[in-house]
Amino acid sequence: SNEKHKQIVFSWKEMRRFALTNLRDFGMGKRSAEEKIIEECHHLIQEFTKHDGKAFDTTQPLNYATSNIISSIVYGSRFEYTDPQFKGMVDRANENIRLSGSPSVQLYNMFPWLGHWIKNRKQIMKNKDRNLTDIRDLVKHLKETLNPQVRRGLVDSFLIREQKDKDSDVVDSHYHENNRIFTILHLFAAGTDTTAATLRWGLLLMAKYPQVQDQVQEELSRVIGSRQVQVEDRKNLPYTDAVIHETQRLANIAPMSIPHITSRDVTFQGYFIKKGTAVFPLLTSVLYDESEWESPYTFNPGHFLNEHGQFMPKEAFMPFSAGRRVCLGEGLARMEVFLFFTSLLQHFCFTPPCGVTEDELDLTPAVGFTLSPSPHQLCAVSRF
Ligand code: HEM
Repeated sequence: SNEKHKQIVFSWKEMRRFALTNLRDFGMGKRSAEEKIIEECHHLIQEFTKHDGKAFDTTQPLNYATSNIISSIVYGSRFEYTDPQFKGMVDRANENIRLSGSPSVQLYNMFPWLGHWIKNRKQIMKNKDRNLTDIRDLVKHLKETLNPQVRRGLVDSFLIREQKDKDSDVVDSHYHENNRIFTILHLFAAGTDTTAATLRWGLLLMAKYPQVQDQVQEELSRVIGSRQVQVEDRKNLPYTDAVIHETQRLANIAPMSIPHITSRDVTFQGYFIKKGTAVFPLLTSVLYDESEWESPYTFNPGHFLNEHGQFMPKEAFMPFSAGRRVCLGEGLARMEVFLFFTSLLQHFCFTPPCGVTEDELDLTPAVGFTLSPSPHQLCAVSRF
């Protein structure tokens, strides 16, 4: 009904505003997010070092590292990579993103009455329910130890606001258990796989194009040396910045962004779109636009460099989409991708496994709601 639709839109607006404020307070406020990511870089480097230059799948450590950033903003602390509850939550969220892109679930999205027979859908619901149980468990612990004077993260803010609205008898407050749990679930899901998949593409591309990797490492050695990279350094690393942008452009991890429904009749560029129509913004059409990019289908960091080797931003670079629903974590994600990527390349040289040539490294994406690299292994050879 119209009334129900209005309520959902209203709730989304309030939750988006709340999430943005808290991302700023507990992470986006540049310094503290930077500190959290730098601390996580050390854990990730330790994890990669354990493989002693032998081939391994980078998926789990990268997922755990990126998940720890959003976790420390939401819950107020990070998890060990060996923590079974944390591993379970991240692995299930990751599996759900993969299953959501499977043909059977796409079919279900078009014909929802098929739901009962779709095995992948059942698995998605099972994973979601397990993750909700884990979230409730973590929130219960935070509730028991809550001190309104010392907010540890977004959950504490939510609980305090919830209590305040209850005490003041606010009617139809948006701050209730359901919105609390789903805000956490969505931030966790949106903030983990996307950033980790981008980093996996980055490392795979470095192994496939060693001459590009050499140039990034040459720039890092010349400008930074062995000290920790900081966000401030980005402007002095034009080649590295171009490589990161080109990775995001080519990786195109959210090719159809997220579908939206028109809230009223609109006429867009001469086309009439009826209220209630599902609209898929095709980010691929911009990221691979032949009139915008010299060689849209190849990995070419030159797309973001001018003739003097300076970084050149491009309007058609929109992996985070645009407009009122633009990715809420864009600032955080950009910081994470930059700091994780540069720290890893300072410490390791990425190569294909023994017996696999660079040409044989496959850039075909795996099917999923987001586009990740197909399963593969890489060697992280220490540079020291
Ligand atoms: C490289 C990493 C990332 C990419 C490429 C990415 C991309 C996107 C895209 C394309 C959308 C859809 C925008 C639309 O509906 O038009 C989106 C939405 C969203 N993203 Fe990200 N994202 C990334 C990382 C993150 C992180 C780290 C967070 C954590 C805070 C996050 C949180 C969200 C949320 C909450 C939404 C939904 C916003 C809304 O519907 O109002 N994302 N993202």
